Amino acid sequence: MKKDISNSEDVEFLVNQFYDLVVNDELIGPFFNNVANVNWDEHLPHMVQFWETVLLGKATFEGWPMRTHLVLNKKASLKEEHFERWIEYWYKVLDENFEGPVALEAKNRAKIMRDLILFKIEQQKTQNIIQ
Ligand code: HEM
Repeated sequence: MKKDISNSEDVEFLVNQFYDLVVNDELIGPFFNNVANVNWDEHLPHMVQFWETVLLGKATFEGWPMRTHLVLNKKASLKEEHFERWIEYWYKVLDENFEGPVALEAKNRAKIMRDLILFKIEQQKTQNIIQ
Protein backbone atom coordinates (compact mmCIF):
# COMPACT_ATOMS: atom_id res chain seq x y z
CA MET A 1 0.00 0.00 0.00
CA LYS A 2 1.28 3.46 -0.87
CA LYS A 3 1.49 6.21 1.70
CA ASP A 4 -0.49 9.43 1.65
CA ILE A 5 1.08 12.87 1.27
CA SER A 6 1.84 13.85 4.84
CA ASN A 7 4.75 16.28 5.02
CA SER A 8 6.81 18.87 3.08
CA GLU A 9 9.24 16.21 1.84
CA ASP A 10 6.35 14.35 0.19
CA VAL A 11 5.17 17.55 -1.48
CA GLU A 12 8.71 18.33 -2.63
CA PHE A 13 9.02 14.86 -4.13
CA LEU A 14 5.66 15.20 -5.88
CA VAL A 15 6.46 18.63 -7.29
CA ASN A 16 9.94 17.60 -8.50
CA GLN A 17 8.67 14.46 -10.22
CA PHE A 18 5.82 16.37 -11.80
CA TYR A 19 7.92 19.19 -13.25
CA ASP A 20 10.46 16.68 -14.58
CA LEU A 21 7.67 15.47 -16.85
CA VAL A 22 6.29 18.94 -17.60
CA VAL A 23 9.59 20.50 -18.59
CA ASN A 24 10.25 17.76 -21.16
CA ASP A 25 6.76 17.74 -22.63
CA GLU A 26 6.46 19.06 -26.18
CA LEU A 27 3.00 20.53 -25.67
CA ILE A 28 3.29 22.33 -22.35
CA GLY A 29 7.05 22.46 -21.69
CA PRO A 30 7.47 25.53 -23.95
CA PHE A 31 5.11 27.60 -21.77
CA PHE A 32 7.58 27.21 -18.93
CA ASN A 33 10.84 27.19 -20.88
CA ASN A 34 10.16 29.72 -23.63
CA VAL A 35 7.10 31.83 -22.79
CA ALA A 36 7.54 32.43 -19.05
CA ASN A 37 11.27 31.66 -19.00
CA VAL A 38 10.82 30.09 -15.61
CA ASN A 39 13.73 30.16 -13.22
CA TRP A 40 13.45 26.60 -11.90
CA ASP A 41 15.54 27.27 -8.80
CA GLU A 42 12.82 29.68 -7.74
CA HIS A 43 9.77 28.07 -9.29
CA LEU A 44 10.12 24.63 -7.71
CA PRO A 45 10.32 25.83 -4.09
CA HIS A 46 7.50 28.26 -4.89
CA MET A 47 5.31 25.41 -6.10
CA VAL A 48 6.18 23.33 -3.04
CA GLN A 49 4.97 26.28 -0.96
CA PHE A 50 1.75 26.43 -2.98
CA TRP A 51 0.93 22.76 -2.55
CA GLU A 52 1.90 22.54 1.10
CA THR A 53 -0.34 25.54 1.72
CA VAL A 54 -3.23 23.85 -0.12
CA LEU A 55 -2.69 20.33 1.19
CA LEU A 56 -0.98 20.63 4.55
CA GLY A 57 -2.34 23.97 5.78
CA LYS A 58 1.13 25.49 6.07
CA ALA A 59 0.42 29.03 4.75
CA THR A 60 3.88 29.46 3.22
CA PHE A 61 2.69 30.44 -0.28
CA GLU A 62 2.50 34.02 -1.47
CA GLY A 63 1.38 34.50 -5.03
CA TRP A 64 -1.42 35.24 -7.39
CA PRO A 65 -1.99 32.12 -9.47
CA MET A 66 -5.03 33.36 -11.37
CA ARG A 67 -3.29 36.50 -12.53
CA THR A 68 -0.12 34.55 -13.39
CA HIS A 69 -2.03 32.31 -15.80
CA LEU A 70 -4.04 35.16 -17.31
CA VAL A 71 -0.85 37.07 -18.02
CA LEU A 72 0.65 33.89 -19.46
CA ASN A 73 -2.43 33.44 -21.66
CA LYS A 74 -1.90 36.91 -23.12
CA LYS A 75 1.59 35.89 -24.22
CA ALA A 76 0.65 32.43 -25.58
CA SER A 77 -2.88 31.11 -25.73
CA LEU A 78 -3.61 28.61 -22.94
CA LYS A 79 -6.13 26.01 -24.09
CA GLU A 80 -8.06 23.14 -22.57
CA GLU A 81 -5.62 20.63 -24.08
CA HIS A 82 -2.76 22.23 -22.14
CA PHE A 83 -4.65 21.83 -18.88
CA GLU A 84 -5.52 18.23 -19.77
CA ARG A 85 -1.85 17.40 -20.27
CA TRP A 86 -0.96 19.16 -17.00
CA ILE A 87 -3.63 17.18 -15.15
CA GLU A 88 -2.56 13.93 -16.82
CA TYR A 89 0.99 14.27 -15.42
CA TRP A 90 -0.25 15.42 -12.04
CA TYR A 91 -2.47 12.32 -11.75
CA LYS A 92 0.31 10.05 -13.04
CA VAL A 93 2.81 11.14 -10.39
CA LEU A 94 0.16 11.04 -7.67
CA ASP A 95 -1.10 7.59 -8.66
CA GLU A 96 2.39 6.13 -8.92
CA ASN A 97 3.51 7.35 -5.51
CA PHE A 98 0.68 8.15 -3.14
CA GLU A 99 -2.77 7.13 -2.04
CA GLY A 100 -5.19 8.47 0.54
CA PRO A 101 -7.39 11.48 1.20
CA VAL A 102 -4.65 14.09 0.76
CA ALA A 103 -3.55 12.62 -2.57
CA LEU A 104 -7.19 12.71 -3.65
CA GLU A 105 -7.47 16.31 -2.50
CA ALA A 106 -4.39 17.14 -4.63
CA LYS A 107 -6.24 15.82 -7.68
CA ASN A 108 -9.45 17.65 -6.85
CA ARG A 109 -7.75 20.97 -6.17
CA ALA A 110 -5.90 20.83 -9.49
CA LYS A 111 -9.17 20.21 -11.33
CA ILE A 112 -10.89 23.07 -9.53
CA MET A 113 -8.01 25.36 -10.45
CA ARG A 114 -8.16 24.19 -14.08
CA ASP A 115 -11.89 24.96 -14.25
CA LEU A 116 -11.46 28.37 -12.64
CA ILE A 117 -8.57 29.40 -14.88
CA LEU A 118 -10.37 28.22 -18.03
CA PHE A 119 -13.48 30.12 -16.96
CA LYS A 120 -11.48 33.31 -16.42
CA ILE A 121 -9.69 32.86 -19.75
CA GLU A 122 -13.08 32.76 -21.49
CA GLN A 123 -14.14 35.88 -19.59
CA GLN A 124 -10.90 37.58 -20.53
CA LYS A 125 -11.75 37.09 -24.23
CA THR A 126 -14.99 39.03 -23.98
CA GLN A 127 -14.11 41.52 -21.28
CA ASN A 128 -10.46 42.15 -22.05
CA ILE A 129 -9.43 41.99 -18.43
CA ILE A 130 -6.37 40.54 -16.78
CA GLN A 131 -7.98 39.53 -13.52
C1 HEM B 1 -4.68 23.24 -13.68
C2 HEM B 1 -3.71 23.14 -12.96
C3 HEM B 1 -2.67 24.18 -12.66
C4 HEM B 1 -2.32 24.55 -11.41
C5 HEM B 1 -2.90 24.04 -10.10
C6 HEM B 1 -1.25 25.53 -11.54
C7 HEM B 1 -0.64 26.17 -10.49
C8 HEM B 1 0.28 27.18 -10.59
C9 HEM B 1 0.74 28.01 -9.51
C10 HEM B 1 0.26 27.93 -8.07
C11 HEM B 1 1.66 28.86 -10.00
C12 HEM B 1 2.41 29.97 -9.23
C13 HEM B 1 1.61 31.24 -9.41
C14 HEM B 1 2.13 32.44 -8.63
O1 HEM B 1 3.32 32.56 -8.39
O2 HEM B 1 1.31 33.30 -8.28
C15 HEM B 1 1.81 28.56 -11.40
C16 HEM B 1 2.68 29.18 -12.26
C17 HEM B 1 2.82 28.86 -13.57
N1 HEM B 1 2.02 28.02 -14.31
FE1 HEM B 1 0.50 26.92 -13.61
N2 HEM B 1 -0.97 25.73 -12.87
C18 HEM B 1 -1.81 24.92 -13.60
C19 HEM B 1 -1.85 24.81 -14.96
C20 HEM B 1 -0.90 25.33 -15.81
C21 HEM B 1 -0.81 25.08 -17.23
C22 HEM B 1 -1.76 24.19 -18.04
C23 HEM B 1 0.28 25.76 -17.69
C24 HEM B 1 0.86 25.84 -19.06
C25 HEM B 1 0.76 24.94 -19.96
C26 HEM B 1 0.86 26.46 -16.56
C27 HEM B 1 1.98 27.24 -16.61
C28 HEM B 1 2.51 27.96 -15.56
C29 HEM B 1 3.70 28.78 -15.66
C30 HEM B 1 4.56 28.96 -16.91
C31 HEM B 1 3.89 29.35 -14.42
C32 HEM B 1 5.03 30.28 -13.98
C33 HEM B 1 4.82 31.65 -14.44
C34 HEM B 1 5.96 32.54 -14.04
O3 HEM B 1 6.76 32.18 -13.16
O4 HEM B 1 6.04 33.62 -14.62
N3 HEM B 1 0.12 26.19 -15.45
N4 HEM B 1 0.94 27.54 -11.74
